[in-house]
Amino acid sequence: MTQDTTSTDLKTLGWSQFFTSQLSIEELETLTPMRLSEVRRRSVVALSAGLDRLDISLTGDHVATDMAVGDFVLSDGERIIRRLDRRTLISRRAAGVAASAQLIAANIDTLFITTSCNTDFNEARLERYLAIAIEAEATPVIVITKADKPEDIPVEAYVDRAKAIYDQAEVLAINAKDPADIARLEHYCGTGQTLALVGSSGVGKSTIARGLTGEDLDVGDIREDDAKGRHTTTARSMHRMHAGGWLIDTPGMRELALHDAMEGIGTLFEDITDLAMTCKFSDCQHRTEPGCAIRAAIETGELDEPRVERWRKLMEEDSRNSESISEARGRGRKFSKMVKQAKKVKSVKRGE
Ligand SMILES: Nc1nc2c(ncn2[C@@H]2O[C@H](COP(=O)(O)OP(=O)(O)OP(=O)(O)O)[C@@H](O)[C@H]2O)c(=O)[nH]1
Ligand SMILES: [Zn+2]
Repeated sequence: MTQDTTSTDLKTLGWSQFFTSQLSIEELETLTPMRLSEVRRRSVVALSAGLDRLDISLTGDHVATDMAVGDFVLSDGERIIRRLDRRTLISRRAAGVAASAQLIAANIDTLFITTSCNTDFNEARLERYLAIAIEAEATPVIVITKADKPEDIPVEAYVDRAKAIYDQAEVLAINAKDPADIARLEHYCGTGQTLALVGSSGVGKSTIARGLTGEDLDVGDIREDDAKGRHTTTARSMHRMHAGGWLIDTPGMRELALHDAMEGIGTLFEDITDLAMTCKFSDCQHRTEPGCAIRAAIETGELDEPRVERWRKLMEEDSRNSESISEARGRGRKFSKMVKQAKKVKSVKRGE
């Protein structure tokens, strides 16, 4: 295979100069770049430039918790030698007390933030997803479905509301069931591009995915029967789109919670963040403090008060969800100390 065809085929996989630049000459000559299309508990499925699928067991240095669908790895044909740095990463907080990030998808170029021309449309929800996309360094595109049957206000009014949230994001109103409208999304779905969809249940993510790939995607865990009995395997997660790119649809991708997105929130609400730095007190809560630049801007009409409230809520949500493991433990200790003290007070009162 000549170098030329290799790079062309790798481009199909989503490879770019960003990844080439991470390789040493020796790695370039001896190892094969592959992209992970499935991550299971103890193994992964990797796609080669020729789109052959290879099942690789995870051993030794590599564990599934460090691998995400969409990752690029270098393989010797049997094992993973190393994972390459990611261009973008979407993760979520794993459930449970021990706060840890669970990797959802890597190297996504575009995130379709999906809502509909009805009561699902909600500024706060869109801002949350925008902050996630900006934080992950993926390009956010707001896709408003059900433009064929808008409720309450005209389609254009929904589009204007979406544009007012973040002027950097493209906004597209579509009928997800109409192939001509699906074609309008294909600008983000061409060869080399990787896409993911987020949005609440029922907004049309499956419909869009079907339009772009021709497949009915199963995002949840699927149960399978085999000789050893029933077990759960994860559905295939990376799907080729008609336009040549890849759609990543992993469990956990569609409804993401916000965490560790301070930079994303900062970019989305840049005007508010900048202004907050000029408040008289550095720990200003922007409520009743004297010299509060945010309150002053609300008074003059420069800032929209509901938007400031949403910013405050997102910041609170982010810091709540971003609490580190040590903080969570510290909180546990603090709480048990409080309980002990309360018990002491009680027993003193009872004269014990
Ligand atoms: N008229 C119209 N119906 C749509 C449109 N998009 C989706 N629908 C319908 O809305 C319903 C829900 O669409 P889905 O694609 O299943 O929504 P989803 O976001 O995948 O939902 P979950 O799988 O629950 O997350 C289906 O009956 C679709 O046919 C649209 O643009 N116009
Ligand atoms: Zn203030």
